[in-house]
Amino acid sequence: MSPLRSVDDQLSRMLAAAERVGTETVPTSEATGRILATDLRARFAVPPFTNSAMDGYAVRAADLVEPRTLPVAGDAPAGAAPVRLEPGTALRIMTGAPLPEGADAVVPVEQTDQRPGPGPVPSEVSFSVAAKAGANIRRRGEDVTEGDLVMRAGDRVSAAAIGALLSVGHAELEVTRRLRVAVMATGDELACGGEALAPGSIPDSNGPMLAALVAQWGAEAVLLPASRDSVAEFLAALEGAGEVDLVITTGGVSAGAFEVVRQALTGRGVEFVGVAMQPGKPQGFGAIELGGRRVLVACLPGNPVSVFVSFHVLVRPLLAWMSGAADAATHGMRAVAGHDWTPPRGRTQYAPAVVTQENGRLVARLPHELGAKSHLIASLHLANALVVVPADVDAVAAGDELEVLPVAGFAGGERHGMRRGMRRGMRRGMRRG
Ligand SMILES: Nc1nc2c(c(=O)[nH]1)N[C@H]1C(S)=C(S)[C@@H](COP(=O)(O)OP(=O)(O)OC[C@H]3O[C@@H](n4cnc5c(N)ncnc54)[C@H](O)[C@@H]3O)O[C@H]1N2
Ligand code: MOO
Repeated sequence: MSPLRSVDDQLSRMLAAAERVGTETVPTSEATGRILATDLRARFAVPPFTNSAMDGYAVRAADLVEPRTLPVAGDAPAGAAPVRLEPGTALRIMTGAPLPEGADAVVPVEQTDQRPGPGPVPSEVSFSVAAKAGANIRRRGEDVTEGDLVMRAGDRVSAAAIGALLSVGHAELEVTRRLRVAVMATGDELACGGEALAPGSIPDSNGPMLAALVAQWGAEAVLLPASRDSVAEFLAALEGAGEVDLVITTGGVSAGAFEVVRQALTGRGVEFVGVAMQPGKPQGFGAIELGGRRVLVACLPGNPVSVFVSFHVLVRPLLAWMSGAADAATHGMRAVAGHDWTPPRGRTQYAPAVVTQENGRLVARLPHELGAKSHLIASLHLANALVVVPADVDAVAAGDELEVLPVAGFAGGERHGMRRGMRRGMRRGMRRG
């Protein structure tokens, strides 16, 4: 048996075979998930003008060194150029309205004798407090000023980024072209769509799960119908992928007598190797000719947890590289093991784990008491990270510090949705091997 190839080696070969895609311009409002092709600096300051943080009255602090009554000269409306505040007077002002020239403080309406809410402007207002210069004022440019770097090439456009970029004056963005990725599951045992299971058949969870992962990481997913374990059917189904940048298959790559993907693609530009990772050991990768184009193919194993882990460890960095994204899987976050477990020898373990914040540190626990087994798909959704156990570690003990790769948002504090029995198992310390 040939020795296993390291994850780093496999990944660098994959990246070396891939090309970066080109760029295009899209409206910022439609750019969720896209990757910026350029650094972006603020064209507008935020806030663009000094304005009131409260509904209330604009004053000069010097006129209100102690509670008193001031005449109200009118309104300082939102959406108009700043008006002027004459000494010894107040102006009624709304949140976001430009601060009147000469004013240096805003007193909230609750600290006056006026009722909050709609109503005519009063002729005078009695303040129950003194004013402090600068109080309740949002200064022009206190978030960013013109020319400040707001985002970098390679950043992924989040919902918050859309807000930020529009606020600083970028209504259009140059982003990298969205990748198109075809996904195909394989196997005679696969059933679709919740139908009753015939003897020996299982639902196809890999295909739709992979398509969702692809979409979650910003690419367009093309979910092809699952192929049966026939080389001719598989090759014909591949032709249906159309113009894609990458095809991901699952299943049919290991050592069985019927390994459709391995049989169909060996000798056609795809290399099948054992990678020193658990789960996800059998892997195929290469480039094939499809519809007259060179298309990359990543052939993941069939076990569902292996698919999820292979996606995060190998495919996600590949997609990130091709689309110019800076947020590949590797991450310097660390957590302590919440219990003991036994990782495999000689392979880096990427164990799906539930990572929570407890007493100021991150604690990682495996969501199922059987450990990081590659068929435990029904518990996988509980995991928000992969815990990385180096290949030379024989035993993980509670309290050991390990690297974690986030795969979803961390649930702060409370352990949402964890299996009931697991909570008890965790309290017992879960000594298992
Ligand atoms: N003699 C050996 N046997 C196996 C080895 C090995 O080295 N020597 N490696 C094991 C490892 S590790 C893995 S991972 C699997 C990979 O197997 P394949 O990629 O060939 O996948 P299949 O045999 O087709 O399926 C494996 C497993 O996954 C289930 N599966 C497949 N497709 C789907 C799907 N779309 N949705 C849900 N579940 C799916 C399938 O029913 C099998 O249970 O090989 C080990 N064996
Ligand atoms: O590598 Mo397999 O994915 O361990 O089960």
